[in-house]
Amino acid sequence: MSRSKTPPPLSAKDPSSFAYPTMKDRIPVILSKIVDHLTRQKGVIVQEYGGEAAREELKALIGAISELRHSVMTNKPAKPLRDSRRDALLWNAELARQINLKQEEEETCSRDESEQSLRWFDDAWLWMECYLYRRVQEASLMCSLLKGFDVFAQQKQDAFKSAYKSMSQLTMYLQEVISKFKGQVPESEVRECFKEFLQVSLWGNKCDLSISAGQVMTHDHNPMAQLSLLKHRLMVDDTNAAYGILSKAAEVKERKARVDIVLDNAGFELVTDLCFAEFLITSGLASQIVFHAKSMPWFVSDVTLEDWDWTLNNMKRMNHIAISELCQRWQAYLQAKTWIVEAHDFWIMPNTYNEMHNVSPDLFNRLSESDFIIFKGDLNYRKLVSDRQWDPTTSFERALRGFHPAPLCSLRTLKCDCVVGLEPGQSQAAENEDVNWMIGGDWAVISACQRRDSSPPSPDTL
Ligand SMILES: O=P(O)(O)OC[C@@]1(O)O[C@H](CO)[C@@H](O)[C@@H]1O
Ligand SMILES: [Mn+2]
Repeated sequence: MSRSKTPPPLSAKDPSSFAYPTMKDRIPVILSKIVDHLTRQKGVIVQEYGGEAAREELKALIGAISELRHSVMTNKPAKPLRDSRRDALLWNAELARQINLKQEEEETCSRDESEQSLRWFDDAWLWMECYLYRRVQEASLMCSLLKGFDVFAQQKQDAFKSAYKSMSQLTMYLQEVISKFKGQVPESEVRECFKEFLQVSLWGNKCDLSISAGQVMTHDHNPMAQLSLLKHRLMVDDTNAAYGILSKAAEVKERKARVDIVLDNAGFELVTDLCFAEFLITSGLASQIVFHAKSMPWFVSDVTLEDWDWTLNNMKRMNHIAISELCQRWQAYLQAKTWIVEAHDFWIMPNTYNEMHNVSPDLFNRLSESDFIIFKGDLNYRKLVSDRQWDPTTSFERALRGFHPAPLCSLRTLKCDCVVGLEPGQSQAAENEDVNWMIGGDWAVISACQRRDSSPPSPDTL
């Protein structure tokens, strides 16, 4: 069977794509919120970061974010990064590579400067959006007192605090499960609990601040009770395949399986991921979990190593028995290396995952040691399937374009207009029920692929 040709990437040049309102409206709002936050917090920041000298830097930081916002809104060309962070050279080489590819595609040898660059509304949405968040970081990296300031920290912390009720219910339930698993548990019950915690982690992905442009979601529901109501919105459900991969690895490796979780958002989603990881250890489905966080603030709410520490420290201080007991348990896991948290720079590059083998072979090899990789969220899904406008009935494996470091699955609520692995007619049925089914975060997929290839993808997968 001939392989379907790889379609073009999503781009804001297509006004019918969610890329367009993202570039036109959502990103300017996200940047305005940063300026508003920095302006409102000026007194606190100046005091905390060194007085009058910080005031000048803060002014420059606000100016840089405002200039970036103007650049997006007036579709200016992408510029090389000016900061000296370790990834800047790789980013600028990647920018040059993309410009060359664009010129080859356009087969123009135009000497016109405007043709020798990438623009917000002309080029690949994924590339430009990653570049946007890296430019936000550049603004703080150009400072000295405010160097590396996390302009999204407040939003992530507010989101965490608003999720107390859901966290309380989820952790109390987890404590009950941990007690139950002290004794013998029938396999059917292991499978049922796996499904429950996997789906709580999946739906925890609805809480992402970049889609809501910073609006914090309310949490007044019991996460477990919600699962049955959400079942209808689960369009691809490879839970059984995922369970099969894991239970087989646990058996073959005599309960010494390693699971990698590529994290997405801080706040409640991180807590659901920690609870899911606890269940994997408690049930014996995994003996080690490697968590992959971001090495800089990313897409508003993605988890940085600082967010990880802040979350555990705040959970430990909560006056809540289940939460504080679990926190102590998790800190012991981190001490014993039962849990490891890492942050490779590849996760903050614009590359799609079929390029990982070439761009960051060390990370590809690290992931190849895993028995099962769980990718959380929409941005990871977009990078897994190269943010292409696939026919929705294209198989998930085809869309991976040769990315098979280990068996993997994606737990994703749909927040952008690319999806694969659907049955014929399924996208139309969803469209009839909810016109925003691809972008609202109310529909989801659990997509698994059990292939493992250590070789780089062959050209025909590209
Ligand atoms: O990875 P998450 O946090 O689930 O979602 C992030 C994201 O999907 O939200 C926006 C929706 O278009 C995009 O800018 C970005 O890809
Ligand atoms: Mn995210």
